[in-house]
Amino acid sequence: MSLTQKNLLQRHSTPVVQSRVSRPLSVRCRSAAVDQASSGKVKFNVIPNNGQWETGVPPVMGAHLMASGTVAPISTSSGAGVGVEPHQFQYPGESNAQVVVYATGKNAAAGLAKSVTEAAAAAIKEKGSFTLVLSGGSLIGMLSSIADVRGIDFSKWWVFFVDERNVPLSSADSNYKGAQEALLGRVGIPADQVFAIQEGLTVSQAATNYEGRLLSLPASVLPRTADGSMPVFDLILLGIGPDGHVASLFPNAPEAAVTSGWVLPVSNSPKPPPERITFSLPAINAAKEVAVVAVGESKAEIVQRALEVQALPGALPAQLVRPSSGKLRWVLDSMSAQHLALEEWESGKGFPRNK
Ligand SMILES: O=C(O)[C@H](O)[C@@H](O)[C@H](O)[C@H](O)COP(=O)(O)O
Repeated sequence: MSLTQKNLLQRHSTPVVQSRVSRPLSVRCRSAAVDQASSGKVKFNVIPNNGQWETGVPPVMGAHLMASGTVAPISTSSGAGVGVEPHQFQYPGESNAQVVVYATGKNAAAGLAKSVTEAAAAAIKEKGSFTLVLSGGSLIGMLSSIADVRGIDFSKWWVFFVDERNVPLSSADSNYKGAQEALLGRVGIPADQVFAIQEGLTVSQAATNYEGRLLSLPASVLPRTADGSMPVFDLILLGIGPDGHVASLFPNAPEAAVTSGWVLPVSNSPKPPPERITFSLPAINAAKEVAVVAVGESKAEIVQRALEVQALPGALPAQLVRPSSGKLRWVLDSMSAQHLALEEWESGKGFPRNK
C-alpha cells in the first residue's frame, strides 16, 4: 500500500470525508505552461516557418512527418493549446464543485445510494417528481441497495439513461437491462416512467425518438433552463472510462463539442458497441446535480488526470462536466483517489503534478 493510500485511509477512516476543491487548478496549470513557453526554456512540438508557407505551417501539418515524407525540424512554437482559452475545467473554489473520498468502494456505494434517495426526497417535496439519469457500466450495481430502503415513493421516480447502446433491450450490452436487473425491476417505478431506448431504429432515429419523448414531458417532471433550451434533470450519475469519457462522449469526438440538442447519435464509439445515443454536454451541464462516480484502483489514473492535469479542450470529456448552476460531485474511494495529492490541494502547492 502506498503512502498516499495509507494517508487517505488514515485520514478518511470515517464513512465519508469530503474534500472541497478550493483551488483554481486549471488556472495554475495554464499559467505554468505559458510561463515555461514564454521563458524560452521549453520547446514544444510544431514547426518554424521556413518560408514554404506564407502564413505559417498549416495546423493539419503540425505533426512531425511532412507531406514530402521528410521529418520536420524541431519546433520552436509554444505548443498546441498555448494561446487557446482554457476550457471550463477550473474548480476555482466554486462552492458547487466537490470531491468526496470514501474509505472503501462499499462505503462509496452506500454514500451514493444515500445521496440518490435524499435527492429524490427533496425533488418530490419540491415538484412532486424525481428525475434520475443513469449511466451504464459498473455504476448501476452501486445503487442496488436502494431497493431495500423503506418508505421511498418510487411512483414519483422517472428514470433515464445518459447514454444507451443501440441494441435490443434484452441484449447483455443494454444499459437498460443492467439497470433493470440491479435495481429498476426490484422497485415499483411505473414502466412508462423508465425511458428505455426505442428498439429497432437507426441510431439517429433512436436519438431523435429519445429526445422527442423528453421534450413531451411536462415541466412538473422535467423543467427547462430559463431560456428554455435545455432540460433540468434532478440528478445525473456518470461513470467515467479509462480514457476520460463520460456518457458516450469520447475524447476528441465531435459529439463532445456539440452546443445544442439534448440527445445525440454516436455511430462509431471507440468502446463497443459502436452505435449509441448520448445526452449532449449542455444537457448534462443543465442538471441540478451531477455526480461523476469512479471507484476502484482501475480508475486511479484517470481520476488523477481529470482532477489534477489540465487537458487540451475536448481531450478529456470528464473535465467538460461543469454544471452551469447545479452542483457537481466526484464520488471516489481511497483506491481511485490514491494518486491525488489532496494535501497539496489544501496547501496550494505543487500543481501541475505531471511536470
Ligand atoms: O454505455 C457505456 O459504455 C457507459 O455508460 C460508460 O460511459 C461507462 O459509464 C463508463 O465507461 C464507465 O464504465 P465502468 O464503470 O464499467 O468502467
